[in-house]
Amino acid sequence: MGADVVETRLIDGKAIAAELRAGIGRDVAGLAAQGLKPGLAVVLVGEDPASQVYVRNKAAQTLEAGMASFEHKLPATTAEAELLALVAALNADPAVHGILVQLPLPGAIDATKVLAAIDPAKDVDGFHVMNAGRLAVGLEALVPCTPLGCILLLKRVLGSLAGMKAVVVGRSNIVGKPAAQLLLREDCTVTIAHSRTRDLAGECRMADILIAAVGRPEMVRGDWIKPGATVIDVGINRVAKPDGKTRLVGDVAFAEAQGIAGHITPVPGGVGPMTIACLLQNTLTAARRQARL
Ligand SMILES: NC(=O)C1=CN([C@@H]2O[C@H](COP(=O)(O)OP(=O)(O)OC[C@H]3O[C@@H](n4cnc5c(N)ncnc54)[C@H](OP(=O)(O)O)[C@@H]3O)[C@@H](O)[C@H]2O)C=CC1
Ligand SMILES: Nc1nc(=O)c2c([nH]1)NC[C@@H]1CN(c3ccc(C(=O)N[C@@H](CCC(=O)O)C(=O)O)cc3)C=[N+]21
Repeated sequence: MGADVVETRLIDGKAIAAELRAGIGRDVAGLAAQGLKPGLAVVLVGEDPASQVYVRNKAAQTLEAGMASFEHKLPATTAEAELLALVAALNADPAVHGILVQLPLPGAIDATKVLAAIDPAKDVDGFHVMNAGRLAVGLEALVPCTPLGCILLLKRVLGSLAGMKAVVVGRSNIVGKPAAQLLLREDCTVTIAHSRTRDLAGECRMADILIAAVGRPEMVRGDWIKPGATVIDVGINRVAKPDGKTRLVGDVAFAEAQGIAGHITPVPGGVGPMTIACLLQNTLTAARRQARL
């Protein structure tokens, strides 16, 4: 075996998320004495089966943490004006401290308009321009849950991230871009790669920290990974198995990464559960700020 062969360690997002939720539950219990019960409203438009699973998981974990959960399921035919009216009602509801409108929205609805209508103080997804801008200029903001979860996992494994070379593959507003902002805030040297990047494999090979948020099953191959690197796989891709059933795979060829990556998140059980834990954390933060605690 070559000198580069390492023992790859799994980053147990599921267990770390459960720990986080337990701590959030304790904080929520403490707030009850002050008469505050954080509330999260989740709005689902249409019947995307994957979204239904996430929404169900979110509601169950919200209740388990001692928070109030408000679920609004609207038909795929809902008019934009109707959705905007619901957002306005949630903005005005003092029992609702966090609002999440599940994406993607049906094509007839302008998602940008809907996200802009959410009160930035209740924008627990961190997708509002106000929060994205505040993050970019280094002000206190509600930070998107998935990238926040990635950073928490990285700090668990690596401690300080300062001076490390980080490569983020993907530049979406919900994962790639905010992930890059957070890595910069942790003093990493950050590269954002995307579909027009020249020599993507070569860019990835330079990364001490590699975040894959592409949405292409197992696109990142084992030989794209620098030996010993920490790999965070955000991708959630449902692929067909030979028996006709489906399974989830990430954006990284997990089996090939064994013996090369230093640490890697599995799919499922990696970033996904952290996303929900961070959503609860953001709801708690939003509730405290709204109550001026
Ligand atoms: N675990 C979790 O909690 C979450 C998981 N996800 C998952 O993460 C993945 C990414 O989600 P999201 O950011 O919303 O996806 P988007 O489709 O919005 O963005 C994908 C990004 O990947 C880039 N890309 C696409 N193809 C290639 C390629 N061949 N080479 C290099 N870059 C490429 C695109 O580049 P370009 O901009 O040039 O088109 C784009 O920037 C999905 O699998 C999604 O399901 C998402 C949210 C939460
Ligand atoms: N406004 C909005 N905010 C989001 O945060 C948002 C969204 N829209 N649309 C869809 C994506 C996707 N997403 C996930 C959340 C949890 C898991 C999750 O819990 N995954 C588990 C189980 C996955 C399974 O079994 O299906 C895991 O990876 O272990 C995955 C994906 C949030 N998203």
